[in-house]
Amino acid sequence: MAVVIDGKEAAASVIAAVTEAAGALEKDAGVKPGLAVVIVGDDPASHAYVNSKSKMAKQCGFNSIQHSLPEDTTQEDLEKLVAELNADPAIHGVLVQLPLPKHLDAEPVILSISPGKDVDGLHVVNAGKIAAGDLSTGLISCTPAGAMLLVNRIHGRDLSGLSAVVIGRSNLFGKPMALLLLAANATVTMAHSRTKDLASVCRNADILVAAVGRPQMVKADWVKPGATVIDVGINRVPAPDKGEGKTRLVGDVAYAEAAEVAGAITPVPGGVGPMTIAMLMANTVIAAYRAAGKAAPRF
Ligand SMILES: Nc1nc2c(c(=O)[nH]1)N[C@@H](CN(C=O)c1ccc(C(=O)N[C@@H](CCC(=O)O)C(=O)O)cc1)CN2
Repeated sequence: MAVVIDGKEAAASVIAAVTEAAGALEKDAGVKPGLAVVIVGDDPASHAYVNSKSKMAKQCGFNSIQHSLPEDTTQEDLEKLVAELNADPAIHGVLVQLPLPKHLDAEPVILSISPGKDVDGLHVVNAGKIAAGDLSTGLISCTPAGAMLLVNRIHGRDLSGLSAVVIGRSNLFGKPMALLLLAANATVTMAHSRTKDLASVCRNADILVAAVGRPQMVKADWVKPGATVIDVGINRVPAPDKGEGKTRLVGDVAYAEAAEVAGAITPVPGGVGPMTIAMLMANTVIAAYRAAGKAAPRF
């Protein structure tokens, strides 16, 4: 049976370190990290994530601000709000919750965030720094940064000699994750929906990372015995056993059967998910240290 990689516990230790770093910055430089979270529309899941972010920011000792905009917000108004937050010296991190309502284009909104305040790490300047192998002067996208910390818990920081397969090629996760694994010296393959014989590609992986958005797609016979499996999927599926209309959360990996083969595996829930919010707090405190002209902590 695989070791279960506990994302809640890992996230709690990041949050403890962030809280300590925030306290030290306020004491030494009189700067309280400030996080502004912007949400547009009424999507209940997005509101739940944003509320968790605002609550966690307060818990870390940050100045936490939430802007909830109506569904019919225009592109211009959203970008105007981002410009105001960019100019506000009390705000060190700006985040726009995704997805946006269909009439809005996320890309120009992300590009309108100052790269130094882009605590989601999605601006092309921050993405480009990772691509160039610079992991120390930009801000790294939260979910891949969190997934890497979980990989490091099993394998350490140097992945020399290990093969890694990332299934999924999104800008939000797959591409930055592959680059982080490469920067740690893993031999990386990016697989996706057009990959031929995906199962056999995955079976070569010492580290298998699934981010496909398809419930339980990765089966036990896709997993190399002893491999580390990182499941980034968050899929809500019907759970008739819990009652009519009830749902449960599952990942992109068929967890119970994959855990019989893997050496280590992240659960869903309680794996990569909690790391996303912890790394957002880490990026905010890093941005605040840099704005104060101080050397930023590493997490
Ligand atoms: N601007 C952004 N938008 C979105 C991001 C993001 O990183 N930046 N990621 C996702 C949603 N998300 C954060 O925003 C997020 C998703 C899931 C979790 C999490 O902790 N999941 C739990 C389960 C929660 C549940 O019960 O529903 C887990 O996996 O254990 C945190 C954050 C899309 N949008």
